[in-house]
Amino acid sequence: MEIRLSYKQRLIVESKDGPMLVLASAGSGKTRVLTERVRYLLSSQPGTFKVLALTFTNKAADEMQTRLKDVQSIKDRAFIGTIHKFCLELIRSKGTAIGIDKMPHIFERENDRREILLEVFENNLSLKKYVTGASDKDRQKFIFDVLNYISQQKKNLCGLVQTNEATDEETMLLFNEYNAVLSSQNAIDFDDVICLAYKILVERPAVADLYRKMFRYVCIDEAQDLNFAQYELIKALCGKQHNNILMVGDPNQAIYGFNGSSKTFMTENFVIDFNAQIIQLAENFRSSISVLTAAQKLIPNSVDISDAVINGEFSISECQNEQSEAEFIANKIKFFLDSKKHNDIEGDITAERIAVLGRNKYVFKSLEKELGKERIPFVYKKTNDLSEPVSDLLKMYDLGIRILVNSLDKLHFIQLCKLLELEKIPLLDTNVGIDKLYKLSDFIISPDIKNEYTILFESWKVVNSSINNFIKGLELIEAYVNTSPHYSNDLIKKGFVIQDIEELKALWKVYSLQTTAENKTLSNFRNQIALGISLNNNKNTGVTLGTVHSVKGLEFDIVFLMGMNEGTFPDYRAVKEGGASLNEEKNNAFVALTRSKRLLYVTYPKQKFMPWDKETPVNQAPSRFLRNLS
Ligand SMILES: Nc1ncnc2c1ncn2[C@@H]1O[C@H](COP(=O)(O)OP(=O)(O)OP(=O)(O)O)[C@@H](O)[C@H]1O
Repeated sequence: MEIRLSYKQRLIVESKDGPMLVLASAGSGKTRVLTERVRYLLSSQPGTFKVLALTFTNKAADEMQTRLKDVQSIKDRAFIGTIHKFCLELIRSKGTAIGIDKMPHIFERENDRREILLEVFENNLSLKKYVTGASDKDRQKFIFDVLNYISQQKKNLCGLVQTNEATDEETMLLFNEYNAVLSSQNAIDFDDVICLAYKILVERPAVADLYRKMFRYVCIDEAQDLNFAQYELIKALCGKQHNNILMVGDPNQAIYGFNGSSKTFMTENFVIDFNAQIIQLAENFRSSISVLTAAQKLIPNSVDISDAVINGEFSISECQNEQSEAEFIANKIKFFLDSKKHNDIEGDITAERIAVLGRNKYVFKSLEKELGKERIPFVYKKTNDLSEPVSDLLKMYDLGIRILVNSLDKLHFIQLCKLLELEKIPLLDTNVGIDKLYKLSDFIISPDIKNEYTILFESWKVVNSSINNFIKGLELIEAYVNTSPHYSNDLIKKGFVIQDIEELKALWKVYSLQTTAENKTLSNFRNQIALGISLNNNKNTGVTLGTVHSVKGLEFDIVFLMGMNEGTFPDYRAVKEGGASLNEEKNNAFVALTRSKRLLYVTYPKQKFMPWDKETPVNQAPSRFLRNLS
């Protein structure tokens, strides 16, 4: 359907050069405005300049790319992607400027970071005392806290910008050693991606200058979720000369405080540092009067109801316990799917037009069973697009790929040896990935594992000979699994392997479409997987079940928000902390409510059974936010 931009939207889309902040409420067309701005810039102005459009998620970037695919040479003239993806690209093409001769590999998994840190404690006498003697639980908690600390330091660009914070010697040692272990394996973690790109831009003004000239316009979506490092990166990119920056965001949808994000980078720093003009976008194009009234009650002055015309529905229902809450929702969904019609909804109601949201994934437990009983299809919306194989065979394959592209990767080499059930980690006299993988085969004892390894090695070999053989390599494994009696006797196991292969093929397809032939490398592909590639395969598969964070930016005709109890929503940690954390919970609830286009149903159980006692129900207080809503 062709949508005409409103007067105000058009004003932004067609605005002249200069810095601009669009403060826009939920459903006011932020994403649409940003997309149309890119289209307008590229089609109305001559020249070879490019547009940099930064989004917060891969999904948002995909959506934007899809909407702009009719724009001529869009791929050459616009970079549309997440900030991390942009930074990775910058490191890849200009890393040599700061001495990065070999593209580092991202260790994206929490578990990998934990192992790196354990190695630091193990090999460092002055630090070892912190993990020896502690109970397993305390050690886990300690490691978790240290990893969070390291991540936080990187988000504050520790070592790259001056701070007043005094750090004691041992903490500094820990931080440096953790980075040293990563570096010895030619690896970086997720936070380093921003840090390294920032380093290039501030230490090599010529590179920054080149990028400023290349990207004449910078557009940033969901700017309320920027953190310090990301904002500083944008500042470093733009310098003093470049001020064609458009930031679009909604302060009431700031929900990534745990990630160091703060709306003030958008509402205050950007406005002061760049002297940005502020434009408000309030008209709501998404939701019914009932939905907007609820959102307005939760956060006054957050949305504009004046132009809404469709009534819609909003209700709060108290249920006896989680089971009756699940039954209530499943029955209502069944009713909608059977009747297919509602006066306020155009066309037939299908499962894909319905979502059930919760603060965390545990609230859906009873509902899953009820939906199953009613044969209502549903799909979980994932928070991120990180892909991780489920089957051991593809886990081994992925580890081999990591070694192939980065022979210094000791961490994943050890993990591969463990999966191969080797008693000792062999010392191999080669530093070439494919040779390492070849020689490893000699150490495998189990004949079954050796068999599988032979196939995996064949696959690595074909991929190693040419990146264009990637699918061919996977087909070798597929053929083996389809003919091996071992797998035909264990169909569940076979199913996992086939699913993993399908997923890898799909990832490859998306990567191939998004990447030019000269940039296509196995190493780059692996790094893109680490940053998350959106597969868009959750479409048309049923009712969406999702946490609030996973549905940001999405919309559904009918939304259920379940589990609205104190301690669940708002989350118990935020209740304890109060202040900004509690305020962010309110933003979370606001995001949840405003996902609904027409009908909105909020539910909560009066009682719950705790996981450790299924006999005695415990009374639950309704969420404090419901007091605003009723
Ligand atoms: N000018 C317009 N006329 C009609 N519909 C519009 C217009 N602009 C946007 N819309 C529609 O309004 C809905 C919300 O738009 P969009 O998703 O861009 O808003 P948003 O501000 O990014 O929302 P949120 O921040 O809540 O995710 C979409 O269905 C979009 O197609």
